[in-house]
Amino acid sequence: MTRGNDRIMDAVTHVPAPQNEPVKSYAPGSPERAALEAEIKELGSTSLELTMTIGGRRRPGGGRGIDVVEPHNHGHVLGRMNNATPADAVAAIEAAREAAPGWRALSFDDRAAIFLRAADLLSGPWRQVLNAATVLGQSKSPVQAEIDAACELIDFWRYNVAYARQLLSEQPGNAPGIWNRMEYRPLEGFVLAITPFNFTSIAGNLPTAPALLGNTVVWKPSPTQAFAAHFTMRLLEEAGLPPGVVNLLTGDHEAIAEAAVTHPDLAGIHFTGSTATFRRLWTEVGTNIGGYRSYPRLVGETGGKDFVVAHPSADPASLVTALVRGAFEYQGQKCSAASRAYVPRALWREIQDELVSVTESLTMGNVAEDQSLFMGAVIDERAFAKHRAAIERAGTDGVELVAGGRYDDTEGYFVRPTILRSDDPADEIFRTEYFGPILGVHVYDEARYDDMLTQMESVSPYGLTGSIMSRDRAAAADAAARLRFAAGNFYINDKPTGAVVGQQPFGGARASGTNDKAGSIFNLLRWVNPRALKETFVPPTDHRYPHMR
Ligand SMILES: NC(=O)c1ccc[n+]([C@@H]2O[C@H](COP(=O)([O-])OP(=O)(O)OC[C@H]3O[C@@H](n4cnc5c(N)ncnc54)[C@H](O)[C@@H]3O)[C@@H](O)[C@H]2O)c1
Ligand SMILES: N[C@@H](CCC=O)C(=O)O
Repeated sequence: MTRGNDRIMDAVTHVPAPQNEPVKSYAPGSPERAALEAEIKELGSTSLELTMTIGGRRRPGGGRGIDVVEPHNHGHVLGRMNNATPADAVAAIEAAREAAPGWRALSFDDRAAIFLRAADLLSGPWRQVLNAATVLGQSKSPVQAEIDAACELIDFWRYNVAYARQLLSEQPGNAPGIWNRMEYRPLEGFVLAITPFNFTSIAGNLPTAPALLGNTVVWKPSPTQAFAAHFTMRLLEEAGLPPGVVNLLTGDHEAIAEAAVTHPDLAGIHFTGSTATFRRLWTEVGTNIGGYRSYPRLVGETGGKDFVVAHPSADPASLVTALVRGAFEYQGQKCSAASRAYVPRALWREIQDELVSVTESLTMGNVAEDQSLFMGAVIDERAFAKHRAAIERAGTDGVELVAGGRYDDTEGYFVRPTILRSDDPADEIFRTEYFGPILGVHVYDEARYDDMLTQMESVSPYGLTGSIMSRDRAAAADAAARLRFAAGNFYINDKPTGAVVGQQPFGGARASGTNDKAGSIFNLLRWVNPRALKETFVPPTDHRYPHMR
């Protein structure tokens, strides 16, 4: 790797201006659909050894074996991995430590070029590899895979470079005879990236955003996203990421909790996942706070109970589409998914039949075999059991089943898109994150619109996404103001999912996270350790001030 004193370029460069990667359609007969089908066939027909990557070397974890299966066809094993042990975690931290001096000595442009190349590789020859891995391993339909594994990850890599350049350009002012500079050092120590199952792009962004700014990283993907994570690591290697900059640990979390979270060199945790896991990590860090070299940065984007509020003026057709797409795309397993809706009585009478009919018509099945399906299976047995329990409440506690309600785990973890209704706006269906295809509906009296808005604002502990559907401008403005702290991403006349990097920086507060807005300058700020330099051109030579003379 290049050392700092070997740099060859002294220039203030411009980075390429990012643009959002266009989403391909996957319509029947399209070349992308044929390419994806071929890649799914290829990746689905081999059972891979999903190794760790530590210091650029691939080897199996030292712990128990775990099968990685297709959620829609759980009898089919895509790959096998072993849990990382505490000794594996220590080896990954050591590899990150060894790689750090060379990586941070590389110029920003050289580091940025690696991620820009990764973005171009993903936009071209690697596109269907990551898409196919995401279809197979996470049960996404082709378009859901495309907006995640291809477009959002490409956008993260390209926009992060532009935002990082903007951050590095942020410089202080100068008094006469003085030159002040701000240097953006990486953190001292390693960053631990712990990533969720549901987005290949989030899994790829969490280790690479800190790396772009000169940090070295230990990355622990979710076991149920291990298949696509494996290919993301290979893609980064092909893009030229030097060994040890990102070190991939396989398996679940025991080794991480035992060896990495309490390590003195832990400089930060870049987490996305459930609120409970992030709180546990925060507690472990707090308990160990005297044991670190620095105060670890804790960045966590977590759960949600995302809402759609329909004002009496809402357009019925747009409302039905926002609810169906918002609640059921990717089986409701987006942190942004609509999982509670508030609909006025007259409008409910108008849309109920259509909403039920569209919901019942949604196609579901083996998304790797049939590219036309709307949805696949939920991620695993644990998720399936949780959704089944929520659905089985229907008919009790005043919860009415409006649509769906069927489930079957014979071949895959299939849960039909389900709508539950309750007249009690404090019911569990309006407070608990199920993270699946279950939408809770509360039908309110138009005369009680204000009360409804006040109650729903804080009935759940979360604050991630939400939307107001209204053709009345004043009502939309009023809801935006009154729900100001209820969502970090707020939508007017749209579903609450589908934030695009560079357009709707994503994240929420309250129990939904630290709201550092993934894929924005705010997130990148957390991975730098600024140093202010002051240079005095002609230093004083007399210690006395004028009043002393
Ligand atoms: N706010 C956001 O931007 C966002 C985005 C995606 C997902 N999410 C949230 O993620 C959740 C779903 O993802 P998930 O099921 O993968 O979450 P999860 O919390 O179960 O797992 C996330 C990661 O943490 C690891 N983990 C679990 N327990 C751990 C422990 N004790 N110590 C260390 N690591 C541990 C897992 O192995 C995985 O890698 C939902 O709550 C969803 O809302 C939030
Ligand atoms: N960009 C995605 C992020 C979802 C997270 O799970 C969305 O806004 O739906």
